[in-house]
Order: sequence, then C-alpha cells, then structure tokens
Amino acid sequence: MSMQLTSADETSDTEPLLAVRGLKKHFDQSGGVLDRLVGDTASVRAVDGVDLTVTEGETLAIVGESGCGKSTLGRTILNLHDATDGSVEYRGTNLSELSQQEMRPYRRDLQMIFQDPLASLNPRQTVGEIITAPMEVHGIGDSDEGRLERTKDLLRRVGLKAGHIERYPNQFSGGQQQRVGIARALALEPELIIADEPVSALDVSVQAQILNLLDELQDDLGLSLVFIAHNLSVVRHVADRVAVMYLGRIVETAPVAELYENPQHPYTKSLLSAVPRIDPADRDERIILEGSVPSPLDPPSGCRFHTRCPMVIPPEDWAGTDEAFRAAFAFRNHVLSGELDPDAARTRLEAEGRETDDSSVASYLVAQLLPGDPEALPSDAGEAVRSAADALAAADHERANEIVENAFPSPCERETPQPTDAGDGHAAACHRVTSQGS
Ligand SMILES: Nc1ncnc2c1ncn2[C@@H]1O[C@H](COP(=O)(O)OP(=O)(O)OP(=O)(O)O)[C@@H](O)[C@H]1O
Repeated sequence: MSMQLTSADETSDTEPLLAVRGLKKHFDQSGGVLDRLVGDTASVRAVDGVDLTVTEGETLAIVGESGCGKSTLGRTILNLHDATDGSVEYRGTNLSELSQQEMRPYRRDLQMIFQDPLASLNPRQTVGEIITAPMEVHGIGDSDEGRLERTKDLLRRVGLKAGHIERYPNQFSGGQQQRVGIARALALEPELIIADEPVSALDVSVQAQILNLLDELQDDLGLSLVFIAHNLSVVRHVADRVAVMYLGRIVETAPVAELYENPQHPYTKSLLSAVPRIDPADRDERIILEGSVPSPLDPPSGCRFHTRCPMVIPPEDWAGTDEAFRAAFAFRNHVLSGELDPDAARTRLEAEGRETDDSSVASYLVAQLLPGDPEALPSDAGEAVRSAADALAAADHERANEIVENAFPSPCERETPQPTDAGDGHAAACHRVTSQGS
C-alpha cells in the first residue's frame, strides 16, 4: 500500500515555524596560523546579521544579486554551514547549536532543492535509488516495496511517470531533473523546503511549470517554502512575502503585493525596475545601479548600499541640490574605489592626440567620473572635485581620498539604518524610511 503525502501537522500560528535572529556566517580567509598571529584575519562576511521568520504554510522569497549571500543564508539556516553568530529556531529548538548528529532528526523536516538539478543528483543511481535512499536513512516505510510504491506516487505527484523509476538522471531534461530533485525533497515529508534558485538553470518555458508545481505542492501539503531567487520577476506568483537581501543583510521585507506596489528601499526599487511589465503604464524607468556589489571582505560602512544608492542623502549643510550631491558622491565613490589609473588616462589622451600634462589629465578625470555638469555643484564642492582630480593626476591617491571624504560626507555612510516599520507588515532598513508604526 502506498503511503500518504500528508500535510504538516497544524500547530499554533502565533509562533513562527522558523525564526532566524542575528544570523551571521563569515568565512575565514586568513592564510594560516602566521596570518592569525599578526592579526591578519580577513573574513568574507557572507551573511552578516539576518533576522527572518517563516510561518507555517508560508512562502518567503529571498531575493538579491549574485554574491549577496542568499545561498550561504539558506545553508546556514539548515546548519549545513556552522553559524558564526546568531540563532535559527525551528519549532523552538536552536538548530545552530546542534551537532551534525543532533541535527539528524531535523534533516527530515528541513529539505533543500538546488539550482543545478543534475549536479545535485548522483549520476550512478537510478531515480528509484535516489528517492528511496533518504527514506531508508530516516526509517520511512516498512519495506523496500512500500518505499518503491511511495517513490512511484511521488514521481506522479511531481508530474513524472512511475515507469521513470529505472532511469538515470542524465536521461531526463533539465525540468524533469528538477522534478526528481523535488520528489527527493518531498520523500521525507518535510515541513520546510529551502529552494535555492530552483528555476534559474532552466529554460524560461520550463520555469513556469516548475514554479506552478512548487506552488501547487505547497498548497496541497501545507509546506513552508523559502524560495531563493536573484531577481524579483520569478517570485511574484509564488511568494507570500519577500525579503530583499543586499551584501549579507536583509534591507526590506514585505508581503509580496505590497512590495511590488510600494517598495521603500532604493535597492528594491532598482530590482523592481528591472522586472518586465506587460502594461506600459506599469513600467517604471529602469534604474541602473553604478558598479557591482562591493566585496563582502570589506563591506561599506553605515548603509551598505550607500556606494551605489541613487538616493544617497546629502549632509545637512549641503548648499546644492540633492541631484548635485549625488553626482559629487558618485565622483567620490569612483575615487575611493582605488581603481583609477592616471597613467591609463594619460595614454588615452595621447592616443586621442590631446595634451597629457597633469592639468589635462585632471580635467579628463572630472569629465569621465563626475556625472552631469560640474557647474551644477556649489562652488566649494566644484573646487573639491577639481583638487581631488589634481591629486589623482599627480598619483597622490591618499590625498584624493582625503579630499573627497571630507568634502562629500553622507549620513548614509556613517550610520547603519535599522529596519523601520513602514506599515502593513512592511519594514525597510533605509535612512529615508520613516516609521509608520504606532
Ligand atoms: N565556502 C566559502 N568560502 C569563502 N567564501 C564563500 C564561500 N561560500 C560563499 N562565499 C562567498 O560569500 C559570498 C556570498 O556567496 P553566496 O553564494 O551565498 O551568494 P549568493 O547570493 O547565493 O550568490 P549566487 O546567486 O551567485 O549563488 C560571496 O562573496 C562568495 O564568494
């Protein structure tokens, strides 16, 4: 007789199923004992203080650019990485304190689905073996026959055929492989599945089928789902709530419709502006962010997004417009990035048959690095830009850094914004967001 794919037990809905508090995962990058002795203890701050909750039956999407720490967060929640700090409470038990041995009973409840289905399936095992193996480990089913029957049920449940049980992973298409991965995760009747970019490696036409399958399974089985994605377009129809992640931290959380209609964080706004909309009236102007995500080895101070933020806040005594400040701040960030090479600028000028003295190089750097018109800056700011460019042309990077840091400070780089209640279950960590709570 086949077993039932039962839904998770009903429990009180006041307590979240999963509560992540202050979770950190840092990867030590110091070379060895000597590095540590001399205090050279660089670490990648992949997850750096995350708070999240997942309630029963809920789908929480975690969205952010590549490298912002989503996979590390998923793996640390499941105790596949040792947490550096913080806690992960699952039904009141702090998983991050458990040894791998103590984790075993929880492994059954907490499953993961991976981005690359083929890489996550053993190529030498049949689908039947892949799906029955975890059942054996966790003592599900009384006999091999029972487990095989259950495997056939699962295959049908995920849209495959019972006859597929004898096949090997490479005999399936990408979408079918992901269905096998989902069946394997379901084999243990989990309560929560962390799906790490489960459709990113699939053709667009197949993505919708897998998303629909996950949605359907979640409804039918009462599963909780943490759905990791690198853009907002795939999560709209599967998520109940969305947490937007930037450089190891959650910057905004909201119910999905609220997030799409009323984004608060400039980072979320930029991600949303990249989502294709059918109705032209819904289309926002595309916000292209400067540069790429900074290194988690040395994340920016204050608000980590300040180096790329199109809404960065001027200091109180700024005499110009906000737009002029943002141009000056973008110039500042180029200078501080340390990536500018005055010799390369000189070579370029030479190739164009122009003057190559320091003053010409400085003018060239201003033209390249300051967005908009230098005349729009207040006069002292314009002078600071020019002095910094002169210092750069003379290869005095230290002086250039000092000038731009003093001339263009922002509260965003000094103070770390805390999550602020924006009403309707919505919170954002941005200095521009003011509390709507009581
Ligand atoms: N085992 C590791 N050792 C050192 N650094 C790591 C390790 N795993 C991840 N990282 C670093 O941690 C940061 C976050 O990586 P992570 O894979 O969690 O990001 P992500 O948002 O999931 O990105 P992607 O979508 O590309 O997978 C990256 O800078 C990555 O290089």
